[in-house]
Amino acid sequence: MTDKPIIALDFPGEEDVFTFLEQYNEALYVKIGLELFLQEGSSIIKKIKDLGHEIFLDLKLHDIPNTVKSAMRGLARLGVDMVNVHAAGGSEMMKAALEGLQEGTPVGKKRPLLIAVTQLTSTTEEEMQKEQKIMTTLEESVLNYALLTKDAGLDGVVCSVLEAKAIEEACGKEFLKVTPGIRLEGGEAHDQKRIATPAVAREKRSTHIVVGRAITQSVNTVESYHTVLEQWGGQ
Ligand SMILES: O=c1ccn([C@@H]2O[C@H](COP(=O)(O)O)[C@@H](O)[C@H]2O)c(=O)[nH]1
Repeated sequence: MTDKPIIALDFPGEEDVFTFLEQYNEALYVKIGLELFLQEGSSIIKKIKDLGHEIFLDLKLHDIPNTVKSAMRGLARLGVDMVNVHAAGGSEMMKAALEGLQEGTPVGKKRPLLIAVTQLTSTTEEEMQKEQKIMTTLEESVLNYALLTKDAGLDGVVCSVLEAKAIEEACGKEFLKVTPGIRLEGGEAHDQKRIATPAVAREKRSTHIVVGRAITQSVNTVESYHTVLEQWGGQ
């Protein structure tokens, strides 16, 4: 388990990001997603790193193996702590992603952790069956992707809290279960379908929680962060 919740910096640009970050007097673990990365490019990574924060770069790559491998080779040089792909890209693609990361990591530096998205936390079982034509339970589909991911040699998966315990049983304690879809008690779900509180995430064996709007759109973001941190049991 990682003690810091990962804050999703889903902001339109760096001005909002630094206004948000300057409220904190502590080192954070933050997530940069497509919105911010496409707007600001890779330069924002160094600026956030220079402030002492850890970074999960959430680009969810999904393409043919050769393309993903080359992209990962480049991402490895950015100095981020964690990156990801979609497990639906398949074993060959995931292995290629890992090779690219290993090749691109500068000598003497730690390779970024590599995890794979199973079923997005905004997906319900009904949608999965109707639209993706996967005729199993959602948990079985997530477990299938988790096992493929583990066999491909990756460090863990993105899943919801609801599947974390089953993944721990199938893939072991060391295998990362990074869980978005986190809400404080009574908080609005927005577009998320498989949600849980930080306390339940801890109980159900998530190793990391990802929290966006419950912190970034709250009235007092620092207070909300500390409420999440306390419920999650971190320091
Ligand atoms: O399955 C997934 C994969 C990634 N995410 C990302 O996590 C955050 C969650 O934001 P909230 O505001 O806390 O809902 C967001 O950046 C997503 O892109 C996810 O939610 N589910």
